[in-house]
Amino acid sequence: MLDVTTHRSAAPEILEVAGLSKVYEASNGPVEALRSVDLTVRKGEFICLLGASGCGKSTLLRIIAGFEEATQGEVSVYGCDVKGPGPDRGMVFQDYALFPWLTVRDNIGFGPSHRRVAPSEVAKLTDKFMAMVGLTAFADRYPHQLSGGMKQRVAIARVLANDADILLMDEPFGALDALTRSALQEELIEIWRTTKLTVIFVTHSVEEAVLLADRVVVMSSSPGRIDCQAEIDLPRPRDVASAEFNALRRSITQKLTSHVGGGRPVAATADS
Ligand SMILES: Nc1ncnc2c1ncn2[C@@H]1O[C@H](COP(=O)(O)OP(=O)(O)OP(=O)(O)O)[C@@H](O)[C@H]1O
Repeated sequence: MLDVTTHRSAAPEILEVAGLSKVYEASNGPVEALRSVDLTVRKGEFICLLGASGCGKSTLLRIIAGFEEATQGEVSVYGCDVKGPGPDRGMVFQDYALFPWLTVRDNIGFGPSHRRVAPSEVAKLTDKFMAMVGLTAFADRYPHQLSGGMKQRVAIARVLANDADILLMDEPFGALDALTRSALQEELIEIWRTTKLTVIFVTHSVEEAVLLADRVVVMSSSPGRIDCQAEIDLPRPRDVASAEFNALRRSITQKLTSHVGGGRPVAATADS
């Protein structure tokens, strides 16, 4: 089940990470956040990056997003080297990163307006994605008037309205309560099925990874590397109580705990 190197899907590979290393120059010396990371992602795949705190998940995601430069190696999307942020990649952060002075409608429409899309088209796109995330009734509210789950729905709709092909999500549900998180996980899968987006989703939670992913990429720390990958071929919607789900959860948890600090417990969780 683990250490899978072949993919069942025949979808084209649209994102390639090759020989990626990242060293941060910190005040107390260099920090090797990533070493020799190789990863290929197919169109429409849902990938979860899973690993203990500090293993470089966010660094890898930020380099893919173009927010951070690699020390060595390359990221390419549709064969073009990533040299900075681009409209083909949209990022959703744990802390939402909405514009507090804009309403729900204007936050979602910000990207297309900025790209000088015609106002009537911006309105159409905004309406479509507000409806997709269930926020039509809240169009004129400001971020401070929304719950955490609603803010994260706005953040997702904002990326969708930008017409990104690749949705990069950095622990997007980490700050939410269990019920809201579960609702948003279901909504995200529905959005992913509808839009056929490619998703790279960072999480600490083995359960969340097995629930969402087509493929779980397990990272190890110090330096951050890809330790192994697991194809998750469970049918959707997935039943977290099923024997198959739990077998996968156990084997991935064992993998996580076996290599970090010689078996010491890690800050990645087997449940959400
Ligand atoms: N700007 C920075 N300067 C120096 N070191 C950094 C910087 N950003 C990250 N690091 C270090 O790089 C390593 C990887 O960090 P990163 O945030 O990518 O890990 P992570 O797996 O996403 O962690 P978490 O799950 O806790 O968010 C850590 O040791 C971290 O302290």
